[in-house]
Amino acid sequence: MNDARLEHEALNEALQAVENWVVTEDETAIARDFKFADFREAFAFMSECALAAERLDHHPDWSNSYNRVGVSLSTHDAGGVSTRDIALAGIMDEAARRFGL
Ligand SMILES: C[C@H](O)[C@H](O)[C@H]1CNC2=NC(N)=NC(=O)C2=N1
Repeated sequence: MNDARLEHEALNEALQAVENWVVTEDETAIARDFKFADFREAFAFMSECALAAERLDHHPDWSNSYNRVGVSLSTHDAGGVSTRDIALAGIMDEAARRFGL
């Protein structure tokens, strides 16, 4: 998989595949806030995504408060967003859909 930073145009094109994610002002990360029914579901989602992240060797910056999970994805080595972030975002979206989001 290509680790290069996606620049403005390529980034916007790639984001069409993960339309619930927003780009930060400086275009160095993509973010999404997930809201689940309760803490149990939020944490189950995080457990599932943590295993997927390990498999990809690509890890989210995230936080959890009760039923909310805030996620920021970026490729540190590339100094921005790469296709690895888009791929992980897609996997997280798919996991969230299984929780009815
Ligand atoms: C050595 C290892 O592959 C790197 O440190 C990986 C690990 N996980 C990572 N995760 C994320 N989100 N960005 C990275 O640049 C990154 N680098």
